[in-house]
Amino acid sequence: MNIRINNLSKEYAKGVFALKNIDLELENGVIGLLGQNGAGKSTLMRILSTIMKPSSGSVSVDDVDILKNEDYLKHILGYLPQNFGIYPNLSAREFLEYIAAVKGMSKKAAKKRINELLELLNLHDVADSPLKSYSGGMKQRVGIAQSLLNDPKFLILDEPTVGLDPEERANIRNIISEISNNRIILYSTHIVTDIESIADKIAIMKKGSLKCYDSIENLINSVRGMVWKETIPYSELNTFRMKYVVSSINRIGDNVEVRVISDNMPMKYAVKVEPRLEDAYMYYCHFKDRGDM
Ligand SMILES: Nc1ncnc2c1ncn2[C@@H]1O[C@H](COP(=O)(O)OP(=O)(O)OP(=O)(O)O)[C@@H](O)[C@H]1O
Repeated sequence: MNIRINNLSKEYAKGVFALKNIDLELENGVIGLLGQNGAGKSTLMRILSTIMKPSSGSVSVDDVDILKNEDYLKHILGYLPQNFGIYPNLSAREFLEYIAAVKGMSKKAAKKRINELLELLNLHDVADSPLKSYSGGMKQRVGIAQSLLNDPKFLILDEPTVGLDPEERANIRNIISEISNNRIILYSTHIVTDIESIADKIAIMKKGSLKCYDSIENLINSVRGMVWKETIPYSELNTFRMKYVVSSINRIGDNVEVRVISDNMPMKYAVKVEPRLEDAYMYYCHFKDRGDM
């Protein structure tokens, strides 16, 4: 399957663009959509799920214009929105039966699929308990289960790990990895570690624009030679941050070890280090502000 996004823009109010001329081509695999708050990720996902109309541009799935043929998309789409609401008094099984009915699935097909999903998402033991007794991670897994009811070829997950502890985040990562064959999964997050081990490609958005779209390897290579490590007194950190793009810090007593993104040696004793995806993310989110290298 192939999804083509052409010149997509969304203007919420006059001159206020949440998306600006986005061009993106998605193919089977996990695509990590990274961007800070307000970058436009949810707006893009809402448009791709046809909940919202763009101001201009087009989206086609295998050459079918889905903005004009919403029914075509309905059969192949699974969507976990950011603020996914559940019914607290229903059990996971009842909730999934309800969503399956709304999606028009037959009772027999729904029953079989729900059992498969409860197993896959490790919810089998609690399937008949009310959702209000679930942890945040369990609720998110129910959200993922509802998005998978129709075995979608295109799955949109909008920040599925927000507010979850590291163990649940890892849980969800493993599940996504397991279901990633033969479908497009567009996974938005602002946490690099959530997607670096599972994404085939990464798109980085900033203020409504697409800053880059490439494999993790190519993104890391694109900042090779620009990542430095330096130890400075902790008291100088704020001044240092004003001057340089700091990708991470590690406090050691009164000092702090900083990772810096810079095309020149930032300080006399800085040493070049192997780049990581997080460095590339910082580069595309921040460094490009200063005169788009
Ligand atoms: N309904 C709306 N009306 C007006 N402006 C909006 C609306 N929804 C979003 N925006 C604005 O559009 C921009 C993009 O928002 P969006 O929610 O798409 O970003 P995001 O990357 O998903 O961020 P977050 O991670 O915080 O959800 C932001 O500046 C936001 O304030």
